[in-house]
Amino acid sequence: MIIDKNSDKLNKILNRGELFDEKYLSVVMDILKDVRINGDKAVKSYTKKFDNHDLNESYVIGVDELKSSFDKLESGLKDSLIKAEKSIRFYHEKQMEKTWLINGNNGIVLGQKISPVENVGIYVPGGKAVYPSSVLMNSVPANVAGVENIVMSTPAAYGKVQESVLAAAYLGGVKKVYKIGGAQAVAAMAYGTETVEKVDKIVGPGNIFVALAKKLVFGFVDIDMIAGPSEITIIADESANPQFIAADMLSQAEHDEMASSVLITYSKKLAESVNAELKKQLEELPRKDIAEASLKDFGAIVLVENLEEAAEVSDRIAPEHLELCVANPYELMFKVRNAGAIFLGHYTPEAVGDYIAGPNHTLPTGGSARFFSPLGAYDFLKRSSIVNFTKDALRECAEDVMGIANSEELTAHAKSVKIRI
Ligand SMILES: NC(=O)c1ccc[n+]([C@@H]2O[C@H](COP(=O)([O-])OP(=O)(O)OC[C@H]3O[C@@H](n4cnc5c(N)ncnc54)[C@H](O)[C@@H]3O)[C@@H](O)[C@H]2O)c1
Ligand SMILES: N[C@H](CO)Cc1c[nH]c[nH+]1
Ligand SMILES: [Zn+2]
Repeated sequence: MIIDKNSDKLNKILNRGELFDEKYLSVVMDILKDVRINGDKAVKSYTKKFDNHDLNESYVIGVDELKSSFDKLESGLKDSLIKAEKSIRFYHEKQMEKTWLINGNNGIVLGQKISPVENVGIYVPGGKAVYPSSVLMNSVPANVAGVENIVMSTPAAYGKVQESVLAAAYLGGVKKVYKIGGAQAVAAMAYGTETVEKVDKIVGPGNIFVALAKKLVFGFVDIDMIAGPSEITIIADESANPQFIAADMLSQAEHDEMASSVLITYSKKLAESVNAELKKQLEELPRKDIAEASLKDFGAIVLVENLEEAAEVSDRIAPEHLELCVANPYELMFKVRNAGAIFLGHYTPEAVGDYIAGPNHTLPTGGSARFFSPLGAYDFLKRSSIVNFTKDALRECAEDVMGIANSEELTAHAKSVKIRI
């Protein structure tokens, strides 16, 4: 596990996105094409193959059933989901954009009108774990933005979706849940089938099949980002607690064999303690097999010279989650650029961000935090430019418009101005 910044293992972690693309892209392309051509028939056959159930008329769950799941949910979990919903809503309300107009005294009004996307499909993963938290993280911001129609797709292993997932969907204002998962669910929401309605935008995290499917349907529909297998990078100095760090690395490793967990430190002593602690904590983990496979392929403890170098290596990884377990995290925060979410200090485990802190846990992976941002209310908003000229204002700029139009040999453009002044 302990490597230096030039090792092949780090290169493998850095190129993880491309590695996955090469391996799975053609499988996903085939699924998308099949669903596009054959609709429900293809969706049914992939559901049978991957999730082991026959889709029948009950594969669309309506609001009444969502409400009854919410009503039935045991009170402890229900209260926690209600609390989580509140803090996610509070945080995302701060992200709302407003329509603005500038009334110039030259007879020109300019502005930007904000409207919510009308139909949104949220993908909620459900292959290796159950994610009521992801339901809230995706539906609440859409709800805050004023999306009219929020539908959801989630896999139902052996035909059953967990009550907590359906209850969270009710809390987040979801109108309809389709019991389908993977690339076939993304394809169904992007192209539409006899049963699944075509949406305008697909958001939400998922495994490599889901992430690649979203990438490929972009253009037919909008997507939020590539939010694939989970990742954590931790920068730590000698003030850090090795037990905390190992626990946080395992918290992401347990998601998926393709998840990645990296510690970067200049302290050899800390590196060795974390390595020993990882082995120990791994033994106690119910999801040991998944976490062990993930650490083997995409886990590392990288030794560097100092915190500046740690920030450089972290920026190359551009992790989904970055923890700064150092004595002065605020100083280090300004030295890093690329990370989906940054967690500061020794008492901010990434897991608080997964569930309750408020910011979104749907975050860019595979190095795409170089250019993508967390899912936010802004992802569900569109902007339209607003322009209003008076006759005098038009006269004022007529020569410029006509000159440029004529230079482009677009004389009808020029005429549309000339006939008005
Ligand atoms: N980046 C984020 O914001 C974020 C948030 C939450 C979870 N995650 C990640 O989401 C993922 C969840 O994965 P999951 O597997 O639990 O659920 P999932 O719902 O994403 O995937 C399950 C689906 O994958 C498809 N599938 C499985 N094997 C296949 C194969 N061989 N060929 C084609 N399709 C296949 C099936 O259709 C199945 O329904 C994890 O990687 C986790 O780390 C990421
Ligand atoms: N860590 C995941 C994002 O990579 C989100 C999540 C949901 N539940 C637990 N974790
Ligand atoms: Zn997690």
